Amino acid sequence: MQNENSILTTEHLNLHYGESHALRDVSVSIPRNRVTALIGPSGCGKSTLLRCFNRLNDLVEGARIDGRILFEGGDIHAPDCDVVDLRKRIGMVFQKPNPFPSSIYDNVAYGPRVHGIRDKKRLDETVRESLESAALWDEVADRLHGSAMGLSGGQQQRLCIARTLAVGPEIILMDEPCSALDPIATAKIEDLVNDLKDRYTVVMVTHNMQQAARVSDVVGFMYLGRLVEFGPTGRIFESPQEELTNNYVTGRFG
Ligand SMILES: Nc1ncnc2c1ncn2[C@@H]1O[C@H](COP(=O)(O)OP(=O)(O)OP(=O)(O)O)[C@@H](O)[C@H]1O
Repeated sequence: MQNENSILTTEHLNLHYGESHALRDVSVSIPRNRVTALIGPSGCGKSTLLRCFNRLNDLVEGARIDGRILFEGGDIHAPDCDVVDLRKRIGMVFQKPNPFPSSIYDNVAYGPRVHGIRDKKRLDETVRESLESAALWDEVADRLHGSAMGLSGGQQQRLCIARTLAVGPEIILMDEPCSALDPIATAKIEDLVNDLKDRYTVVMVTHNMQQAARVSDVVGFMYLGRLVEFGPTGRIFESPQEELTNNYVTGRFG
């Protein structure tokens, strides 16, 4: 059930890739303005679940979904759901930073331009605000028209976050956003995620349990396509209710 504090809800969600059953009866409510971390051993379905939230699995041949996903109460698979608008409202940041091979400015301005914004002043403002929100402005303000490919990996990932923010999303999905970054760049992204939750809802897949413990308010533990346990981060790590969760968070498998 969707309650007023949840922004996104799945009901009995199942996903098959051909014969392979990747998500099994997942029912979850993602809380608004919180950071939710999805954890679990490799192949348990974390990225698949994340990709369901903005219908990225539509692009995977052979992927079949049953069950419902409600975003602000509306069914994202309803015939009248505009997928372009859905992906504007639910943005995604990937594991490897993937800036376009163009300028820093054009990377951030890309989304607003696609959505019809042409006014230079408005674009300039959006680019600045998005880079500020992504904690990158101070590092790039003097080279906005330089190539994005000249940035460090951590800067590129913050640029990708700025690019996502530029179209005004409500939810930001992050699929292991720090796995290609060093500890200093990782710490910057974690600080940023903490700041973002004032204005956005964040759902993050992570392999790193310390990271989940540091940045998230809520944790979902997945195993073999099932959501085994979902609850406040402190409870999941300190007193999980399921033995499987306990085994995983105490490092007994995975
Ligand atoms: N495009 C695809 N086609 C077929 N099977 C897929 C596809 N993507 C994922 N799978 C399978 O679905 C299952 C769940 O994969 P998924 O990537 O969601 O897991 P994960 O928990 O995110 O794993 P990891 O932590 O290793 O990234 C795995 O068995 C995987 O092999």
